[in-house]
Amino acid sequence: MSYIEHPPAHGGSRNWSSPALAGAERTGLLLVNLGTPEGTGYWAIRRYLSEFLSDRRVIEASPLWWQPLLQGVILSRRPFRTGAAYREIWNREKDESPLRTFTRAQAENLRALWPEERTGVVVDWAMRYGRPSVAERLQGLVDQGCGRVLLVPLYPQYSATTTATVNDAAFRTLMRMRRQPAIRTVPSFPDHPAYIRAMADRIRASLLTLDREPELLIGSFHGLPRRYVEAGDPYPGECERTMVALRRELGLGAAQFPMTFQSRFGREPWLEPYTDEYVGSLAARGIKRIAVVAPGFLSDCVETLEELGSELREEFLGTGGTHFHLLPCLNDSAGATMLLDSILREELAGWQARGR
Ligand SMILES: C=CC1=C(C)c2cc3[nH]c(cc4nc(cc5[nH]c(cc1n2)c(C)c5CCC(=O)O)C(CCC(=O)O)=C4C)c(C)c3C=C
Ligand SMILES: [Fe+2]
Ligand SMILES: [Fe+2]
Repeated sequence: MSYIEHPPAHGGSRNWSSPALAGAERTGLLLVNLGTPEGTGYWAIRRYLSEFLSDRRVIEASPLWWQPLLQGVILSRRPFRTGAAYREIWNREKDESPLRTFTRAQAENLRALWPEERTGVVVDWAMRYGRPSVAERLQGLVDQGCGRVLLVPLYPQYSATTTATVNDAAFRTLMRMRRQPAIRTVPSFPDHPAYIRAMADRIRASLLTLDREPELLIGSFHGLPRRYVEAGDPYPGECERTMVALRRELGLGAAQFPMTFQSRFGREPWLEPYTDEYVGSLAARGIKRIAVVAPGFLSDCVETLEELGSELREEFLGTGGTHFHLLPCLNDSAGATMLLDSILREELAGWQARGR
């Protein structure tokens, strides 16, 4: 293994007490979300999907058969469909995906609350797939003199396919550093009071804007192959904890606020009930007005805006539904900032308890 040397940030290779080293008192905070293609064209989407679907945390299959299938059949077809979905929701003003816009906004809002000059905390953000990469931004924090880095995977519910792979990317970067920062990984927060409060407030406020009250509110989470859960992934239990806490906060029962799983990919069985099948059966049961919320996503993205906001809406209205509302994720709301602020306070308190 080669240990990469990084010159001090302000030059002078023999200056052992360079600003980069003297500033190692700073603490970095790295918010990490899933990923984003650089554009909506075939090759940009193909590069993104190739990186994403080559992650062995995401696709648990032998690369001996998976890579030929991925690079051959899947990546010659899927980018057309995925590209069309991204085109529908693309942030044209900034020429980027909404996930990137919101993740950056979350970092900027938190930075405004934690100015570096007064707090010594440097806030940044990265994407697990695509750019800015975890490696690039983690190195950036070290170069700015962060001797400690707090890593925040932006997933309220733990899954090896999301949380663990963010941690993997950070630790892989550390493997190439001679002088590593101390690192602290933030655990999932499926029923953290600040998360539940922010989500419940967001849901209540969104419901108040609707012309007619929905008969049913559905909590749709990203799905996962059942095989991963059988192998020990705790994800569905964490989704359940979120739903129990949200129902309690909103005063709703499971029949009024059921949980479903979306975004199935491939042929094997995933967590059920599937959002599309469940919603497709509602109008026949006399339920014509629904609202859908996606509590597992801190930011709106292709999976909420296109899959729920377009595809699912069409399906529901096409089967006899009359009113479909997709409620927004926390995005760049004050609730999102308060949630991240709570997490930051708790984690820093734990870290500093040793008495720096
Ligand atoms: C086996 C495939 C997949 C697993 C497992 C998986 C788990 C998983 N994903 C998220 C969150 C997001 N996924 C997003 C997009 C997306 N996910 C998959 C496949 C798996 N996800 C694909 C192929 C895609 C790309 C879109 C498509 O082609 O349909 C996104 C959106 C990213 C964006 O830029 O908008 C998010 C967010 C979670 C939380 C999760 C496991 C719990
Ligand atoms: Fe996904
Ligand atoms: Fe999807």
